[in-house]
Formats: sequence, C-alpha cells, structure tokens
Amino acid sequence: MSVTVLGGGAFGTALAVALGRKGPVTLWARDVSALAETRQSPRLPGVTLPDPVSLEADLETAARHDTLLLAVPMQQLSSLLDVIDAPLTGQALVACCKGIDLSETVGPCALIARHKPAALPAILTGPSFAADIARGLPTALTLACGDEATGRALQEQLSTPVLRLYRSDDTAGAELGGALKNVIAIACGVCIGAGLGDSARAALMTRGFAEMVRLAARLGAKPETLMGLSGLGDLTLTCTSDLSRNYRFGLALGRGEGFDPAVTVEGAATARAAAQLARDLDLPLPVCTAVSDLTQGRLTVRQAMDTLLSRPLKDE
Ligand SMILES: NC(=O)C1=CN([C@@H]2O[C@H](COP(=O)(O)OP(=O)(O)OC[C@H]3O[C@@H](n4cnc5c(N)ncnc54)[C@H](O)[C@@H]3O)[C@@H](O)[C@H]2O)C=CC1
Ligand SMILES: O=C(CO)COP(=O)(O)O
Repeated sequence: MSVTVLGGGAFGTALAVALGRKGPVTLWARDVSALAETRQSPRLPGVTLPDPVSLEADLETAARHDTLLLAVPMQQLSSLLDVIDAPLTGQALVACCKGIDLSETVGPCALIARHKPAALPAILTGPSFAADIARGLPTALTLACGDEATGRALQEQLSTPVLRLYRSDDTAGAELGGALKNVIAIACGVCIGAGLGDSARAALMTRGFAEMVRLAARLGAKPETLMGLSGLGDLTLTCTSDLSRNYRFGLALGRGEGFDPAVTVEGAATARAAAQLARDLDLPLPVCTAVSDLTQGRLTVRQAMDTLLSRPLKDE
C-alpha cells in the first residue's frame, strides 16, 4: 500500500517526515517548488524532509496512491477534494484536519463522503504538535474509520515505532473531539490572557468538555470516544500548551492584542459552526457560543465572562 500526503503545511510535512522514516512516501503541496528547493516547509522551520519523501507537483498523479492523507485546514478541504478530478474509488482518504466545515456544517469524514462518494473516509486525530511528530517524539493518535478492514490496514500502515495509532470505528466522535477542543482552547487562552486564573481555566475545560460530549452524542457519536485521545487527550494538550495556535490566539484576545491572521486557527470557524448547531438543535453550548461571539467581535471578554457566570445555577 502506498501513501501520499496532500498539504505541505506544518502537519502535512510532519506526517511525511514521520512516515518517511519508515519507508517511501509522497508529498504534494501547492507550493511544491519552494519545498523542493529547501526540502523544508516555512510552516515547520528547521525540519528537513528525509530522502524517502518524494515531492510530487501534479495533484492527479499524487492522488493515485492507495492512501491519501488530507492535511489542509478544514475550511479548505472541500476545495481540495473538488480540484481532484479522479473519483478515488476504493482509496482511503484520511482527514488530518480538525474542524467543522462552515458552509456544510459537517466534519471532514462526512465532507469526504459527499465530495468523493466512492472513496473510503477515515480520520487521523489526537494530541500531537507537528513539531513533536517531526522530531520523532512519542505520540499517540486515534485512527477512526467506518470500514473495519480499512481501519485495521491504515492503523498498520500509518503507525511507526514512535507514532502509535489506536483504532476506532466512530468517525463522528473522533472528528468532533478534534474540532471542538480547539474552541475550548481559545476560551482557555482568553481566560489566562485576561488574568482570570488557572481555576477558571479548569472550569472552562471541564464545562467545555461537557459541551463536546453533549454535541457529539446528539450528532450520533459514542460519548466514550470523547474520553479518548481525540477528545479529552487533545483537549488537555491544547488548553494547556503555549505551542497551540488556538490557545495563543485566545491569549492574544484575552490580552487585547492582535494576532497574525496568516496563522491557522481552526477553532474560530469551528466555534461559529458549533454555535449554528446549538441554535439548529436547540442544544445549550454556552462556552462554544461565547467563543463564537467573542471571535466575531460581538462580545467583549468582560461580557463573555458575565454571560457565562450569570447563567441559571444547574445540576452537574
Ligand atoms: N500543526 C499542528 O501541530 C497540527 C495540525 N493539525 C491539523 O492539520 C490541519 C492543517 O494544519 P497545519 O498543517 O498545521 O496548517 P498550516 O497553516 O501549517 O499549513 C496549511 C497548509 O495548507 C495549504 N493549503 C491551504 N489551502 C489549500 C488548498 N486548498 N489546497 C492545497 N493546500 C492548501 C497551505 O498552503 C499550507 O501549506 C489543521 O486542520 C490542523 O488542525 C492537526 C494536528 C497537529
Ligand atoms: O491540534 C493540535 C494539537 O493536537 C495543534 O493545535 P493548534 O492547531 O492549536 O496549534
């Protein structure tokens, strides 16, 4: 089975580096000529692609491999799928992005199923910074696929001695965990940036996690999936580390500082999608809704805090 990574940003490059340590892998990127010159991605400075990583400039050629890892930001996934002419029949399309598509209000696996119905959708997600994976530090992720045989084959193909994949058949749970933790990480960044303290952050993580489980269960996911790497695991990492772009974006918001708009911050769009789902499903998601309002400038940090604290008291 052969594998191609589509997307030469931080995560795509890191995955190519990790898989390239075990065997041949192809990497396609829009700006492949820049990558070919330096064998480094500007999104992951200091990391050089090993020799077994072949760069491919032609998307249709790159997309002929058995397994395609889709490592572009969530809001770009549908356009990437649409520019590939081939139907990708029977090929495994592994989403490596975290979010909910804003225009279709679905996660990556459902988006793949809609745009490439003859392919086999899967998702690779969980607590992992691209820089850690690229350095070969030990990492554990969830590989979720609705097709059992494909899921088992992908687990073998994409695991390495230091990248350990746990298999699941709950694609909805895995993708919602990865998507929603980014929203809660923004909230936690705001909390710390605004000087509201570690206790408030713990409250946001816990109540945010309750929202993640609530929404995932309503959308047909297994609640126990959210207890795993793709949910609680990634929530813990992203809400507590300065290496997270979502957390740093929140920190800047909380401090009233600007943030580089070129940096990928998946949680902002996901917060808007989650707030939309909260309205559509009549489901209380107060933290996600507050992050949606904050990031769109509809609430100040003070107002967001007051909104959350003035909700009626309730049972845990
Ligand atoms: N960076 C990290 O530590 C991790 C990132 N992820 C996820 O990986 C996904 C990608 O993020 P990063 O690689 O970190 O972002 P990035 O900002 O480093 O890179 C994004 C790349 O996608 C490319 N791109 C954008 N639109 C495209 C399109 N339509 N067609 C082809 N290429 C396109 C850009 O040129 C850029 O190279 C996100 O959903 C993120 O949540 C997941 C785990 C870890
Ligand atoms: O998803 C990640 C870690 O698992 C990366 O987080 P950020 O996108 O916030 O940097």
